[in-house]
Amino acid sequence: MIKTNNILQVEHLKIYFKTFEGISKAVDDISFVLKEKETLGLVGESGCGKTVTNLAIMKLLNAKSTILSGKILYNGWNILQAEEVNIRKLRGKEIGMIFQEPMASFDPLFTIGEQMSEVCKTHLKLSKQESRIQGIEMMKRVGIPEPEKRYDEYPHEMSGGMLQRAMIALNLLTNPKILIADEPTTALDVTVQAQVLNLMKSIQKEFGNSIIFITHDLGVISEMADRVHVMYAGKIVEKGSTMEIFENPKHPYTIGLMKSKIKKEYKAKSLPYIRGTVPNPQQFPVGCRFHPRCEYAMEICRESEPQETVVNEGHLVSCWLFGNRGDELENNKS
Ligand SMILES: Nc1ncnc2c1ncn2[C@@H]1O[C@H](COP(=O)(O)OP(=O)(O)OP(=O)(O)O)[C@@H](O)[C@H]1O
Repeated sequence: MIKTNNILQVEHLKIYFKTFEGISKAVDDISFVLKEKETLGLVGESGCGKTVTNLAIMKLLNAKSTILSGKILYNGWNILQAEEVNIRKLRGKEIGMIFQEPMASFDPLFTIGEQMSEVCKTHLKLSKQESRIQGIEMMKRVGIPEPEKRYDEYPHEMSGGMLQRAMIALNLLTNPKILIADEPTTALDVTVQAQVLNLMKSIQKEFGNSIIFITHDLGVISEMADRVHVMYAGKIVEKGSTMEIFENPKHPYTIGLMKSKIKKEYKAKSLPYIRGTVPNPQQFPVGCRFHPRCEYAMEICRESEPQETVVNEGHLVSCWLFGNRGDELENNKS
């Protein structure tokens, strides 16, 4: 097996928000690594903490209303402790971010070219003319037709798909080691979605960056990710290679997500959704946070939090069933 290095290490990360209703434990002690040149998929229902995890990596959370603890190590350097001046060098240059809404990611008052030029000036110290050459070249590489003309257009003059390509081009100008893609295709129509996903795959091959890919869409995850982490209520409940997670899911929540995906593909009338909803982060249930929705919940699940258990190499699950009632679950999976 080829040994790969970790490019990012998240250790015991907690993200708590101070709200009028009390402390909201959006992310509550998660640890994971991002390896060189891999795509790591973060998947889970809305509100489980995927986006705020990545905002913490970029140090984009409001310091006044957020309580952060743990470590986010990049090149051995803890991002959470870093000075703003160093973080500015990291954002955009070392770590890029592609959001769901490309229109919201660009400033509507400046042309695409002006925004690319700003990145080139800040991070690469290029002149306006050099930036133009680089920008147009990058737009060409991500498949934007007539890049010379597009370079001088405003964001509203481009379609959603083209704008997302432009956002990818803008991010690639500095060749960041890490790209964070937060639901990058959710706002696009299905054909354009597939084109953008293919583009991201080919870019990763060419540029060799690591990608954290956030989505609630398991179909997209199975296409894009090398490894998958399943999040539920501020915790990572299952980790594994994409193949392991899809072929051998263990956590009842992961299995529920899988069942919903399959039924959706077969256009069933009703989705076998997981009963109930994600709990409020101000009042997580005691014990396993999934227990009120879990058909296998036992006494212990209501009392204490399960720890990570190794299923096999690289596959970990946080569920009391393992080493206990796992076989019963196995039989009911199909
Ligand atoms: N600034 C904030 N103040 C208080 N609570 C917040 C804040 N930002 C996010 N949250 C809460 O943190 C939790 C996690 O949110 P997050 O956006 O990370 O979820 P997500 O898994 O990315 O879902 P989605 O797919 O809907 O974006 C949610 O309960 C959300 O309401």
